Amino acid sequence: MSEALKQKAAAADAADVLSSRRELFSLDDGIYLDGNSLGALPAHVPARVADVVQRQWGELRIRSWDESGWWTAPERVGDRIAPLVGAAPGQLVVGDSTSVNVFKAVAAGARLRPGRTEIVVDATTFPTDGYIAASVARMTGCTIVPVDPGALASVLGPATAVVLLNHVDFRTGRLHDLPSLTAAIQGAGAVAVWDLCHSAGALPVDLDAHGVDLAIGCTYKYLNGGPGSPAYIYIAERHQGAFDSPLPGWHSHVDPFAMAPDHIPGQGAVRGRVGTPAILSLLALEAALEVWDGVSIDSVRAKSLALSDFFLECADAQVAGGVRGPGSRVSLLTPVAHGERGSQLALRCAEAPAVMGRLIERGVVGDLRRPDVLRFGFTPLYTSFAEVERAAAALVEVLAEVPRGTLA
Ligand SMILES: Cc1ncc(COP(=O)(O)O)c(C=O)c1O
Ligand SMILES: Nc1c(O)cccc1C(=O)C[C@H](N)C(=O)O
Repeated sequence: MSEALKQKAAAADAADVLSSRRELFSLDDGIYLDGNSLGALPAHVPARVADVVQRQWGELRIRSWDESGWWTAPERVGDRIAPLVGAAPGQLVVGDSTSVNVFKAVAAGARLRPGRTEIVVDATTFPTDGYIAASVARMTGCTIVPVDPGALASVLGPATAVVLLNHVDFRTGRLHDLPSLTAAIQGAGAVAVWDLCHSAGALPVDLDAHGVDLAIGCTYKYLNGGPGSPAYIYIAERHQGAFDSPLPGWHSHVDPFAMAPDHIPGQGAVRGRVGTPAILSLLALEAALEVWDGVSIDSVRAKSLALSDFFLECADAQVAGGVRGPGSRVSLLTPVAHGERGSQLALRCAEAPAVMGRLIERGVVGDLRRPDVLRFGFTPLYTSFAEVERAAAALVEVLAEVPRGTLA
């Protein structure tokens, strides 16, 4: 790789306002470009989890529901995530998996539009969203309408109850236009549900400003909550009174310890709760979120775009034919335009399994989406420009090493 690119990386790292955040993470000499699947471990989290286990659970035991704030943790952690997705307090609650929250949002969204019979889902959705939406459709007698988000207007109509869209496509890294799509959905009288898994913590979402109805997202990618950390649901304040959860567990009851036979929902985001939360994971997430203190999401977005632009520049300079030119072994699936790109790059390559295997052997960890997509995620809190330069150089070397037609 050219000396000029190394110097450019060094200058960009020196000017990076987020560079000191990296020290907050437990990392090694490898280059980790998979934080869009599982974020890295913030270094202070193990000691905090040990305290939760040893003191809160081990010593305080049942008293911790009050004294350690376990009971209110779902709303408290939701309020901690809220500024990262542009939401005022009181609209996010954390608990359960992303899949379960997709179910809550789509089913409750359909209940907000009785008499309507169609649930629209983006055709390239992450599979779990599609599976769950299809199940809601079977339960409610609705029909699933798959759509390319670019053609959404063509399927919206008086029958549309709910539209479930991914803000950033998990495979290609394409960013969908949340403001205009939300407006179109609402113009048809339907409920807009956004999956923020690949955008929260990577770019501004501005849920309140764009009037989103419902949203869900995981916390183990850019939010670094750890494997299986609980997901969140956003219920816009104006919908909370009518939000009729399909999973009205006792933690969403107005008075859970009344142990009453009938479910009377509490007021506010608490309606998104179900049953006992996974406290250890929830509190690990709460600790992990401290790495965001004082960070502006605009600076994260600016660095994310700069990192991915720089990767393309380095790869283009070295890969025969570039990653955008005709005849190249790799082709870019991610749109180049900033307004259409999330925080990952996806490269199509016939030998992707072999290429990613060799990259991982060299300590450059991205991931493979079968059969032929190489994904590289850029996590501005802990990825440096120097790493991006080295990762692109490793890709160039590996492509030179792996003959065409190599499958693994
Ligand atoms: C867009 C999207 N939705 C949902 C999920 C996963 O859902 P769950 O956390 O329930 O496994 C993922 C990633 O695994 C995802 O990328
Ligand atoms: N959620 C995951 C899991 O349980 C195991 C392995 C990977 C994941 C992921 O998050 C994958 C990720 N959502 C993707 O975009 O492919």
